[in-house]
Amino acid sequence: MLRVGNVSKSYGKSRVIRDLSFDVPEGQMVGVIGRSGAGKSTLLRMVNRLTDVSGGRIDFGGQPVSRLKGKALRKWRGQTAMIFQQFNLIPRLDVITNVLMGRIAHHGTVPSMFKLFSREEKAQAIQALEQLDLADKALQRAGNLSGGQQQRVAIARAMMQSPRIMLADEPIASLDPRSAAMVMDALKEINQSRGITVMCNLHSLETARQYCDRVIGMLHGEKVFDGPPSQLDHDTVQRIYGVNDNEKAVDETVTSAEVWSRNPPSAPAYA
Ligand SMILES: Nc1ncnc2c1ncn2[C@@H]1O[C@H](COP(=O)(O)OP(=O)(O)OP(=O)(O)O)[C@@H](O)[C@H]1O
Repeated sequence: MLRVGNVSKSYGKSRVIRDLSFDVPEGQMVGVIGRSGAGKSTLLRMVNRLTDVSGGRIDFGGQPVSRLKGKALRKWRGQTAMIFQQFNLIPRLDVITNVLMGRIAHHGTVPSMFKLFSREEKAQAIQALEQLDLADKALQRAGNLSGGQQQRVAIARAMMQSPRIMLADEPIASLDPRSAAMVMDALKEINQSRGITVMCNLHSLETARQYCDRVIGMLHGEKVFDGPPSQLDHDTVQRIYGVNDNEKAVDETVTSAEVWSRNPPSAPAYA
């Protein structure tokens, strides 16, 4: 269970997350939605400790995540797999070596070359690529793959971490619809077959409805919705995206960018 308890976050004098609380049971797939600047990335970054909370606490399985230090913190980071919009592969290396990089946190030292990974790890990497329908690309240079293929390589690398939670920050924002569907299918498959908790920041409400068991809606750093996608009615959606009645209705396929371009958020959200 992931427990976010009364968490706040400030950058300087600007408070970007305020009094945020929710629990995520193990194995749930949660979509986090909200307009640009709502605090979605900050939330994921606090969970994997790329950034620290300013107040409140985050726990996972009884472990005080937001207070971990040193070795325990490194171990936690190894157990949280992060998927980014821009894939973050090493383009000049081949696909299988990129996937094996997911094991680095499990080695005491950096096994800089392919040879230093064990036979079992290599077999596991091939298996992950097979699951993502990429086994035939194993020896290709990662940088030569399409965006959707690169994101699936990033997911295979994440699987190699044997993570306890997957945190995906707008994983499909730069992909065409077909590639986006393949990436979301892969995340859902991992969530269901391995029971790994997935938290996914999504740009498109339509995708959140389609793939997530639960949706958390954020507005100006506060949780304004938390429930199953079926409860996301018109008024709730308008509220999450901060749209006034006299503005045009929300486009569910490109929601955060669409709303942002029409009506950019005032920054900072809170002083
Ligand atoms: N390192 C930082 N320093 C200062 N302010 C920051 C920093 N990171 C984020 N912010 C601010 O915090 C607020 C929340 O940003 P965050 O990236 O979490 O929003 P988001 O909902 O993920 O937006 P997007 O959908 O555009 O990625 C924004 O006002 C942003 O400008």
